[in-house]
Amino acid sequence: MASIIVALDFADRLEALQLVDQLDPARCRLKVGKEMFTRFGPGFVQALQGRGFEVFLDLKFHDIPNTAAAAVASAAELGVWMVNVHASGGRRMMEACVRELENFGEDRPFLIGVTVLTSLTDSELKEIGWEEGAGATVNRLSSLARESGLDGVVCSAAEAPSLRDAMGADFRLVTPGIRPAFAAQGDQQRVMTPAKAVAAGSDDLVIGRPITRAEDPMAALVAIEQELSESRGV
Ligand SMILES: O=C(O)c1cc(=O)[nH]c(=O)n1[C@@H]1O[C@H](COP(=O)(O)O)[C@@H](O)[C@H]1O
Repeated sequence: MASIIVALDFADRLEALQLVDQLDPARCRLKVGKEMFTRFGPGFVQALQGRGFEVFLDLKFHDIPNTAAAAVASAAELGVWMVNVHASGGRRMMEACVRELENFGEDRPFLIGVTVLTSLTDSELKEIGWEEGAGATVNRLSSLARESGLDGVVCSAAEAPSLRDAMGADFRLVTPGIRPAFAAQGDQQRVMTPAKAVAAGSDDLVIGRPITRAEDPMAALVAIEQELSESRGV
């Protein structure tokens, strides 16, 4: 069964922890991104780990190889479950990160590459000089990430079927931009429902506001789990 990663994007630490305390660490993982890490630092990650949650540290590192590798090592020292870098940082940057993580043996976090952000449309990609459009760019960056030794990529679920075919079963596909029927699309562009995302080949569903802003977050999580079980015919 695909795992659910709840994206914590809160300006207030207490509000985030009140939400977290309604969730069950046996049923989801948590993602800490730039906003919360910048405000509250490693201590916040440790507070989540102390509550039994595995943490995806989503800082999307993108820098020269030496700096990116040192940042990834710092994440590994923090004991996170998963960390990510922009695949567009290039082969040498990704290889340097993979080498650095080898020092952590079996305990190393999963290293995932960000391909094309799910908020970007093809016309916006053209503006930044990525003329091929989302699908082809995601395929190209995913191949580069796999060749560089990464464990998988972040992509939209729309791109998952062709990636699953091209990259094989072992390559992890982490998909944000998930919108259950009951939730608003917000600023996301390339969205899909949880069941369709799993059918498309997604391993990990990153879901933020549809759970964190729900009146009853645990009920929203259960509704999503139910949708997933029903779609598997369980
Ligand atoms: O790396 C990510 O997690 C990520 C990549 C991407 O392409 N799109 C994307 O939305 N995300 C993250 O996934 C989460 C989605 O949150 P919601 O839109 O609230 O479900 C946010 O924390 C984003 O930072």
